[in-house]
Amino acid sequence: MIETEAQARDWLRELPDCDDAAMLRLERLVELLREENQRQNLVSAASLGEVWRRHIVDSAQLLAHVPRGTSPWLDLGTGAGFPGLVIATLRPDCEVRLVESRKRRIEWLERAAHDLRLPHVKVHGARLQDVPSRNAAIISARAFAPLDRLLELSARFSTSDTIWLLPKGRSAKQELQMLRGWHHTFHVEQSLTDIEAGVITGTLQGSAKPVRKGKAS
Ligand SMILES: C[S@@+](CC[C@H](N)C(=O)[O-])C[C@H]1O[C@@H](n2cnc3c(N)ncnc32)[C@H](O)[C@@H]1O
Repeated sequence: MIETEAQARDWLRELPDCDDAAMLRLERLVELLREENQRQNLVSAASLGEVWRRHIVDSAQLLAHVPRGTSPWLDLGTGAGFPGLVIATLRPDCEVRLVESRKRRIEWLERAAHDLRLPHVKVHGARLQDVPSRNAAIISARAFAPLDRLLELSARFSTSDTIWLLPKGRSAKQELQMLRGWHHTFHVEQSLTDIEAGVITGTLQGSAKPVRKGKAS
């Protein structure tokens, strides 16, 4: 379990995806986030004190479940940049599509991707409900919507091969147990950043019920 900022940075340096250039990009992302957080409330001030563990590693740990070269990656409700911007920072050749509906957060994501020189990042500045369907190889979402609602909103971007990566914090097991009406291979992986948290991962084979339209949150 990663408990300190020093452990978080050491863990990142051991990642196959984290060469010197990637580490510099991550340092820059953290610097930009600290600056932007003074202008808008992207993450809590308390979590900024543990930004490497709480946000960077919490995002980067998802890469362990995705073979290199898998693309495109769709991140839903990216907000401050997690996990999508961290993924793009560590795998700059991967096409990463970030979906975010709030104007100031869209502008932040566009500015950060430009500053970090990540040409394969595409920011979809819109409600997810209004984003045109296109198959994704990976779908991630952290703190976006309850699992059932999340699937209703985003199953249309998934094929039976799409890898879903859903950091769900301490509710992971319960949300998965409560899930009804979907054919899937989901299971919960232990989070590296919180002993009580989990990441729901697996594939979605389809729905056994009609899919509703509506708001994410
Ligand atoms: C709680 S924040 C989480 C942000 C980020 N994923 C993280 O873990 O730090 C949820 C984000 O989803 C965005 N959001 C909510 N509903 C959305 C929708 N229907 N379409 C696109 N973005 C949405 C919000 O604007 C917000 O930035």
